[in-house]
Amino acid sequence: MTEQVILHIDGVNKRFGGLQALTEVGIKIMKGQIYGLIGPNGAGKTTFFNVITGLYQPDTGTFELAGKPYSPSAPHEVAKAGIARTFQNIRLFGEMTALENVMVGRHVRSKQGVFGAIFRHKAAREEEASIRKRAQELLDFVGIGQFANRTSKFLSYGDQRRLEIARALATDPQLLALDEPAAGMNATEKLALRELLIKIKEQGKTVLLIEHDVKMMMGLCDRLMVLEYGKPIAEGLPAEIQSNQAVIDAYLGGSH
Ligand SMILES: Nc1ncnc2c1ncn2[C@@H]1O[C@H](COP(=O)(O)OP(=O)(O)OP(=O)(O)O)[C@@H](O)[C@H]1O
Repeated sequence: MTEQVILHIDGVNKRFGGLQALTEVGIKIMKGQIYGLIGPNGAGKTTFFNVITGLYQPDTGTFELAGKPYSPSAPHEVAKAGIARTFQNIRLFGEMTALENVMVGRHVRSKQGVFGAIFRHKAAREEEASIRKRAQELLDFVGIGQFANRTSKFLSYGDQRRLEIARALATDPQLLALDEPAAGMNATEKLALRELLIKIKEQGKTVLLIEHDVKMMMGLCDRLMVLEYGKPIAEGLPAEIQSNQAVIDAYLGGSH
């Protein structure tokens, strides 16, 4: 079986005024991989993530998802192309229930969109029922099915993070991009998150994540890229990254 390239990005440069935040950054992620992006504070991880997902405009770069060029010109273009993302800070609709939050993600994907579903035509009602069913399945999948009708702001922190992942999965993305999903989690929540990410991978999904917990990343990722001062300094298997002198120096440098 030949491996399929899901995300292929080349030659990204990004400048903020006088600061060269990214220099010739590229990435290649194969289908079914959990791919990690690590590096010291200020290395450019979030900037690269924001470029990939259409939040920041790059100065240069080529972008392909599952073999097709995509435009990173706006977040909705990237979502349409098939990348779903979460953010460092939780961005749920706090007053909506868990189920409704996931249904929003599903509506975005559906042919009729949110507005189509608002019109109470028979087809729309049937679609609504199927969206509801799929949303419940996703909540079950991420392990919070029992909280479907709970207002999302009343969920625990770890469960809100899970809900965000369920909502991102609702769009059936080619790539799930998670920005520090374990931030603020305790050890038990981190362990549960790790299990969930492995379950997502087992379903054939492809995941890109930024995470500060390097130990967790080494045990979880198939491959990793390390950024320092906006440049890739290493790329490879966890064992290769762990023994790479440039990476060790970057983390021990402490000046970042
Ligand atoms: N919108 C912006 N305007 C100006 N400078 C920015 C902007 N966003 C990021 N930067 C700068 O770009 C550099 C890279 O920042 P970035 O947040 O991408 O790093 P990071 O690796 O994600 O860091 P952290 O691990 O601390 O989240 C930093 O010097 C930062 O100050």
